Amino acid sequence: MGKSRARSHQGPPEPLQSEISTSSAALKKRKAADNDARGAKKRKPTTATSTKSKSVEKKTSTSKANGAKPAKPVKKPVKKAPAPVEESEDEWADEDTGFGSDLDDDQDEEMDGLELKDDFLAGSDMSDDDDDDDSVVDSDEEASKPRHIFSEDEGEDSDAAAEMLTAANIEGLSRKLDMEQARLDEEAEAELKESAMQTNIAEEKVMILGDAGQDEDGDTTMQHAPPDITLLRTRITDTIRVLENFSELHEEGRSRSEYTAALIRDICSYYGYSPFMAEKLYQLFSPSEAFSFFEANEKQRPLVIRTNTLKTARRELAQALINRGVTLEPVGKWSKVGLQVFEAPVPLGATPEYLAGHYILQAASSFLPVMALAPQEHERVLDMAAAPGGKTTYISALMKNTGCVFANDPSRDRARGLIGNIHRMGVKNTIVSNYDAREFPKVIGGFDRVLLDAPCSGTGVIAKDPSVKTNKDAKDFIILPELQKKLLLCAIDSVDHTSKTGGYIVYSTCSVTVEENEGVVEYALKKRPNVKLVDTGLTFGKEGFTSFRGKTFAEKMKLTRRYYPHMYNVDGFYVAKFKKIGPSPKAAKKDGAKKEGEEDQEEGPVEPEIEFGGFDEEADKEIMEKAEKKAAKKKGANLNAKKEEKKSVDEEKADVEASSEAPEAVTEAAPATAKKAKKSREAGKTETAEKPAKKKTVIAVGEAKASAPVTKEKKSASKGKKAQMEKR
Ligand SMILES: C[S@@+](CC[C@H](N)C(=O)[O-])C[C@H]1O[C@@H](n2cnc3c(N)ncnc32)[C@H](O)[C@@H]1O
Repeated sequence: MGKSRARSHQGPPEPLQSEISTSSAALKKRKAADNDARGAKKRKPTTATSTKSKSVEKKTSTSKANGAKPAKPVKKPVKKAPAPVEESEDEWADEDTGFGSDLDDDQDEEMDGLELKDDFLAGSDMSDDDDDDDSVVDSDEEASKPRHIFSEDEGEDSDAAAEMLTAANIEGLSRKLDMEQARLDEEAEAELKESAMQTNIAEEKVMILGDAGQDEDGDTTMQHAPPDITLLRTRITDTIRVLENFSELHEEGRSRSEYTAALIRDICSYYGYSPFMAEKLYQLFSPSEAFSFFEANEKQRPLVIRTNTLKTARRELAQALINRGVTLEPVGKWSKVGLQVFEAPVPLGATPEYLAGHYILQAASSFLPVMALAPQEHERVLDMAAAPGGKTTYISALMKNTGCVFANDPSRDRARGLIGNIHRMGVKNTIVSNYDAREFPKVIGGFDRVLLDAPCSGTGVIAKDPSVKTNKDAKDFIILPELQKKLLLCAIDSVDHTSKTGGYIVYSTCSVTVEENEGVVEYALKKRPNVKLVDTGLTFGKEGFTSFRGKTFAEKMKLTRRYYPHMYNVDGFYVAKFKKIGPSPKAAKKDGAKKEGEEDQEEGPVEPEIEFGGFDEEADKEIMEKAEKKAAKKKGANLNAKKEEKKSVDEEKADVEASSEAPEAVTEAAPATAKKAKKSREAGKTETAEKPAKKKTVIAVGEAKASAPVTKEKKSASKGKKAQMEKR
């Protein structure tokens, strides 16, 4: 486990200080406040080079961006996230962000963190009902009010065994932290001395742009290349200081855009972004917040596991892992199933508990869309882009393996991982399919809830996949939103607006760009007036933009939620929740006539009047009855076979007994009965043996009982797909 990850508590990293100072004293203070930077090695300026794209959903990576050292955020009045409602227990008092404090801040806080562990293990109640969340109500009326999905009742009497385990856990962590602290202190001292020697810039007006010349395009250029990385960093913070107090601090004759251009160039050099990506991400924030964001992307997010409540309870899992030397604690009061891992002497992807499906490695932010979806028992849920299944398996766990989850992903390779997770975690209510989700609802529709965790650029997970810094360009932010818009319309059209318990759609991405988030949601609101945005039920997270760089979005966009690594120490994420309030429009006009100002977007399939394969209770009932009869018949055949076999064995026994009286009879009688037994066994086998699987467009997993009538349209729509599947 990477150092920064291991030591990083699930909480907001320290943001940028408003008085950015370059004096050695201030630098010293800054360094003392940031443990993450202390052990870091000096980094070299980087240039934007293209690297091979990695999957944004891959498991945790320990690689650091271009060998970058985790840089030091400068202090600013700490912005706290809104406190989750209904948090009253003392042991969680330092978690007013909902994610806990930063373990790295100082030793005291480390000890606070340890006390949390103690309280958690001694007093938590992690019964099978952990996932019951009565406070989440998906009614229209309540949708407009914030709901308290983070309240959790974990208070119960301590038990001695848990305390002992906790003590062992604390001791191990303390020792390790002490040793690391000493080493970091030593390194910090050395780095401070070096920086003090190099830092010699005035406290007040700083000459950042200096005698900047012009390049051949007429852009202002730095006169000198940064002499070294410390000064480059200093210049970044100084430029931010000027931009945040421009009237007082800017140099005569220099414009804001000159400073901004210089800053973006420095960001590219220091963090290794392409100019396009640096600018795109910079635009989302104020200069100081952008700095915090870029800094946070240099640091791994905390390692989190999600308890599989289908198989165990969180406390049991925690104890089992502590017994293996793992140091951990609950991820925060907002989740009943997450555990943050600080140290693990064993590979977490290979413990007996992992192999038995008691947990899954899952980023904390990835819990959020499922919590917003709030699937209910016995519902029919579609997970449109499901692989590798972190969210699917969470959905099934919340539904307690009831109802039916359609887990779809067009990537066959990724679907393997999905199926693996489904089996490992004991999920039995899921059917895996392999469609391009733009084929829904023609494949099947009429769902109570749909989750669209859309394919995206991954700008929220740069810490995991630094290739995003350089491998995206302008066309990606046209192509991806186009796909996302189509998928979202299909998600909406796949929901049954008359669902008694649901009628909800959750759209999420692990990207922070507006094009992939508010832009997509706004488009869907325009194209589908039969949906409205509702509260996500997530009581933390920044509100979605209602305007951005001259574009205005629906006021209700405030109900959507943005998550940033620098704010909550989670992957960047976006979550929007819709309620479907009426049927989707009938087939869109096919004449291609476009209204003035209408975007040149192809619409996703609309909800044709029951042309798609919606759920049909009656047809389902019939099919289920047939299946049950078949199963009963199979059982009967087995029973008959067993009866036959037993009869043969009894006869054999009788023969043997008889043979003790007449030994010469054995040789004849035994083969005869054995033959009989074999024959009856074979008969049983033949009857119970599985018939060759029929050609299917779905890969059935588990024991989910769901079916859909195959309509003419469905047949033709999926013909090509079927052929593909058959080949496979
Ligand atoms: C962000 S990942 C999903 C992660 C998944 N929800 C989880 O929690 O494990 C996006 C997924 O979208 C899938 N995808 C890409 N294009 C798609 C399409 N046209 N229809 C459906 N899924 C698509 C990708 O294969 C990828 O697995």
